[in-house]
Amino acid sequence: DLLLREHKLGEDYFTSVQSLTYLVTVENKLLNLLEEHLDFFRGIDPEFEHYLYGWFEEHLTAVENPESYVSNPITSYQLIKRLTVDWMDTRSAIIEKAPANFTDELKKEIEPYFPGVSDLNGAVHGISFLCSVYTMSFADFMQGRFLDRQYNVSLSVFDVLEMTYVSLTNHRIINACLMSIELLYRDDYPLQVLQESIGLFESVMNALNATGNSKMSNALSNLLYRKFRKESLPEKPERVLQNDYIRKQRDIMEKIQNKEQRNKVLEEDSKEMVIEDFKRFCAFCKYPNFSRSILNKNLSCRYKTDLPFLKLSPLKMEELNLDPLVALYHDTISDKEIQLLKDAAIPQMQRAVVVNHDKESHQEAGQNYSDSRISETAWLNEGDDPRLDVVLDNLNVRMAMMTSRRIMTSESLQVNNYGLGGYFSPHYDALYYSPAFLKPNDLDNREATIMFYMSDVEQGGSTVFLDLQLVVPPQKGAALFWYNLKSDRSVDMDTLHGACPVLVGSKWVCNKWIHRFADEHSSSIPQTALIPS
Ligand SMILES: O=C(O)CCC(=O)C(=O)O
Ligand SMILES: [Fe+2]
Repeated sequence: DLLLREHKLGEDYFTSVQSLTYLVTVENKLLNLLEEHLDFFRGIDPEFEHYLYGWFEEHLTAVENPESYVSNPITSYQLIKRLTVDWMDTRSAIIEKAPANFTDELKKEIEPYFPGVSDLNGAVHGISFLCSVYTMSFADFMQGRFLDRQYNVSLSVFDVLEMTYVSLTNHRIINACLMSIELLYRDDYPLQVLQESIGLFESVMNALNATGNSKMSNALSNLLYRKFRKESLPEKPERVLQNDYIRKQRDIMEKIQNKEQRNKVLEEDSKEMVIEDFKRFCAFCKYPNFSRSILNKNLSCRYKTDLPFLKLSPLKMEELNLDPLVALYHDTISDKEIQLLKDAAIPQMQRAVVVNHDKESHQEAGQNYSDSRISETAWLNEGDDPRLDVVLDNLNVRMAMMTSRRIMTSESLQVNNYGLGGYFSPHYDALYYSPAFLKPNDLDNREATIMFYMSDVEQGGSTVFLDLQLVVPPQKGAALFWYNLKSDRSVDMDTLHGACPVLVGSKWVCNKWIHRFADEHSSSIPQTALIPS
């Protein structure tokens, strides 16, 4: 019997790939229950039986490898859709006639674990977000073509109709329009499907007109007219191909390669700046080869051997930037250790929050859910489990060896798993970076960050340092180190960084935020760390 996790009211599944894998279990339970009563349903509706077989077949693909199934945004969305809108339709068709023991078990054991509307909204928004950050046309996306790779999955006409509806009801009207247009350019379905959805297209056109997009509305209406008259459609509008987005990103890339231009970009007012930052962030996510570390000949890779223990087991250090220092240490955590950390984290994972830096009222600065960070986190403390403690102790020693400094105060280890289109928009790890916050001797700020990559990511998910023009793709087992503060403990404003949206894969990282290093000499670092194996 498969275990269901505790599902708290209002909790979302789409915010981590780890949670999404639970939905495969939920679907499994539902299908098992339906199968138990198959004789009954067979008797009342042969069409339903046919539908059920199709569903079983798709579910078999999902159970083969649940994590990989939900690591792909298309199949992940389809799973959520099956358990929300599709299930609501099915349910209303059968629930009246269903036997009491079926209904009882359904309501008590299965439906409380179902995803909700916020999951469907989150999935659709995640997909639109992926398309815009990576400048993929929706036409390519729905056929399973993500950047240069073709996946053996695709969105059906009904999937896209639902996405259009969801986008419209969430006031993402341009997205709804782009999706509608792409539907019209498909010809793998009977015209009747469109005729039945005419109300949806009318609503999209009304919403476009109401928001001053009458040109797009007219274009959509024209295409619909031609489609219904079975006339051939004109070439797709440029906007739909999204070539203009790609061109804009290239322009920005050229600008920031050129120092004078870059300073001009930096001089713009702060609101523009935020948008500009985000565009630069997207450009680096899409074009990781623009990373400057690739060109910098002053950087080196070397064995770090400056402590006695490291003479036996050197750390493999790769410099990525010199001022401020950003270094990647390879093979710092083993697969076994990673598994232990994940096992300890999974039962405690909760949707990630961000610290709210409200300029007016620092006192009220709180923690909030935010669309700028789609992931789930857990904090791991010592003392809960002796096997975990061994790993945490060893990581602490290894981190001291990376820095050659003993760690005095730090936060617990934070484990993080990203969701569908999950990312973290550009931010500073240092907590107090606005001028009003700069206390000269603030010992409580996050002096340094060490982040362990606990997985590879098939596509997307790189860490980007915007001002250092540095892109770091996740590498399982490696640890990224950098200082957030300068030697006078002021925040190093060059450390602005973010995590690119995960396109395909499940991205796991864990963060250690070091507040203060000990003043003593490095010889006080314990020398008993186990070599990761
Ligand atoms: O996941 C990443 O690549 C970066 C995460 C990060 O910056 C953070 O958690 O503060
Ligand atoms: Fe960060």
